[in-house]
Amino acid sequence: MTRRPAGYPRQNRRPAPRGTRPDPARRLAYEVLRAVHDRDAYANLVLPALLRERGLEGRDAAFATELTYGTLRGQGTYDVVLGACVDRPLDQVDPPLLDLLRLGAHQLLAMRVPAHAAVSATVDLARAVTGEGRAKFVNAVLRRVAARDLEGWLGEVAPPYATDPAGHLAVAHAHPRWVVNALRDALTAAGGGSWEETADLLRADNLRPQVTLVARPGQAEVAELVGLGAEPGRWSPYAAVLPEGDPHALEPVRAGRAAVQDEGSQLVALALARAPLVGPDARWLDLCAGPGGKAALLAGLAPGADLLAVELQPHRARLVSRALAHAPGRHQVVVADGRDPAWRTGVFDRVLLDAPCTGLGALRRRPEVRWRRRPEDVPELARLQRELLRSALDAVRPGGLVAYVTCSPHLAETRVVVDDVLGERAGGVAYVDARPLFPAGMPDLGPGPVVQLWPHRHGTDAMFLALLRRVG
Ligand SMILES: C[S@@+](CC[C@H](N)C(=O)[O-])C[C@H]1O[C@@H](n2cnc3c(N)ncnc32)[C@H](O)[C@@H]1O
Repeated sequence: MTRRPAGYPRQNRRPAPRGTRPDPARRLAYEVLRAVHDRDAYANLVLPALLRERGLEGRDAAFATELTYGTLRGQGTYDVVLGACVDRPLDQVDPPLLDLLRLGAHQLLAMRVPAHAAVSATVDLARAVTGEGRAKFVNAVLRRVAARDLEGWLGEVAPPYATDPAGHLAVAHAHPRWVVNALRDALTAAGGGSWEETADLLRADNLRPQVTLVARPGQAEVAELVGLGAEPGRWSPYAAVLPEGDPHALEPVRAGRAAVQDEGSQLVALALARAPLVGPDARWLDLCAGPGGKAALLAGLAPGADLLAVELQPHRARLVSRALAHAPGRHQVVVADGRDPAWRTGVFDRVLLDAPCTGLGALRRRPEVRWRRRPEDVPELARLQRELLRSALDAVRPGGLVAYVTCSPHLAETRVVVDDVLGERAGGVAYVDARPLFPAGMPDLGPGPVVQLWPHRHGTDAMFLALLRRVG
């Protein structure tokens, strides 16, 4: 049995005696943070693998998960607080030491861990992973952090909301300032954009997302997932929400008949599949298919059509093949650059371009992305997105449909890309209003013709969809 971490609910809350071995949950969270910061790993991949490897289950696993994700989400806030408690610039603090301080700050400022337990357990961990001298430094800094609660610290270190709302929200809700501004611009284009709504979005980004499953059409039913403890999804007829537990413990998920897939991701694929089309409807293309979530859904929605799934990265193409393994209909996976067609032009009836993007719409599930991305990534991605969109429009037949999708709401990756490429085609491509293709009663879809979904409005990732018809 694993030892329960200090400060964990319903446990012995006495501070760990000096020299005690660090508890396994905190040590695991620390190792995930190191992997994220040292080798650009994704927490949502490393954490479950380490939990399995160490045999951490139940409350210990929940504690390690909250510690890891909470620390990654709150990093921007904690760094500003730590900056006020450390006698040198934070970029001069050794990265492992900084991760220990962030873990301690999260326990002190955002978890119900008593201060003495948060400090002593983090100092134990520091002693084990960095040595006695540095453990003393961690102890001294965390005692300074413990002097105020989060609200007290925000009053001290965040710019005043009245004079610098973006700066205030950036510190209070732990998003880089450039991301706060980009999200606000995108909300404005979607018919909102007050600072209050921006704050709602930032708050929603920091909530633990529900695990949403897709019952892959032709392979599983929502009712089957409901029978296994899930609840029907809010919007997609194929979605089910798992309130607790490991989705991979469910047989339909292990068998690939169901999968983890955000409802927003399901809805954009459904919109493309449902859009009215005149003429043949037999050839579908997914131009950026890896790891295959939308390809598997499309295959199930179009059992009568041939689906060609294209992916640049061989290892991701293998994931697409796995996702499509038991899907109905005819499908083929090819490793290719979507900008360099290995197919005839003008022959596809429906094309999905789910373009590589910053991922700023999926911060609930990948909290570290906000710190990893830089504003200078955006123009480079936007160039690739334009090239792929030109290729998608070349691939579709006259009258056929292209769905341009991103899991980022950043305007430079969404509307600007589409408007620019449409401008080049001088009337050869037209927008289709995508709003009627979303579930009846789904609110706040914006002024159209594109649809931007939002975590705080719809409970989905911030997926963007522009539906286009080739007219010439
Ligand atoms: C947003 S993801 C697609 C997600 C996928 N549609 C799903 O639902 O599972 C974008 C994918 O595009 C791939 N990609 C990037 N550049 C590409 C290119 N030039 N041609 C084809 N695929 C590319 C990436 O490797 C990545 O797997």
